[in-house]
Amino acid sequence: MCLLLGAAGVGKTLLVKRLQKLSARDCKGDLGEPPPTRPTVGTNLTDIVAQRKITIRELGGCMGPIWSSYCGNCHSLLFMMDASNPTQLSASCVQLLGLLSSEQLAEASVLILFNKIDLPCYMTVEEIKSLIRLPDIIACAKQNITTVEISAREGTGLAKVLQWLQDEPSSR
Ligand SMILES: Nc1nc2c(ncn2[C@@H]2O[C@H](COP(=O)(O)OP(=O)(O)OP(=O)(O)O)[C@@H](O)[C@H]2O)c(=O)[nH]1
Ligand SMILES: [Mg+2]
Repeated sequence: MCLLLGAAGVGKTLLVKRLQKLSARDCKGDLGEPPPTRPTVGTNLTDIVAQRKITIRELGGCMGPIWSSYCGNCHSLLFMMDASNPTQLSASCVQLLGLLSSEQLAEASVLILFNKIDLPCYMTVEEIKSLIRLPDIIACAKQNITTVEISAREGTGLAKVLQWLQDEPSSR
């Protein structure tokens, strides 16, 4: 089981829908128009079947205060940030630090997704890294942390996310 967390509206539900489409046999790489999404109130379980089945549990951003109660049997974590929203970044960083220091996620592999890079105002990963001091966070964390820039809307970087999930045995 892989946990997908991040603040409200960062694009978690769209990502899951896009990954599901991308991994479908008849996709041929054309994702088409982005499907509509609604804010997730509660939790959203999705199976992605590619080379093997991967179950992703998205928790709505509005569930932030109780995310930790779902960390129990999760061994991989997708944490999403909105690269086009600098005002949300510090709050997201605090949430990320909380998760990384949780005992339950000490063994987890972590992929940090910087989403919405299709928007003209997006911050590059280098800008975000220096703003939230990501190299320090990664150096101090117990987990193995990888980062990727994506656009769930346009499909940019999604093949890398799928590959990470495939290569990550604990997301089973
Ligand atoms: N431009 C752009 N918009 C995006 C992208 N990803 C998601 N969105 C839009 O952002 C809005 C929120 O997306 P959701 O996937 O519902 O966000 P969420 O993280 O699931 O939100 P909660 O369920 O409330 O926690 C929707 O209008 C999406 O179409 C992206 O990469 N680029
Ligand atoms: Mg959602």
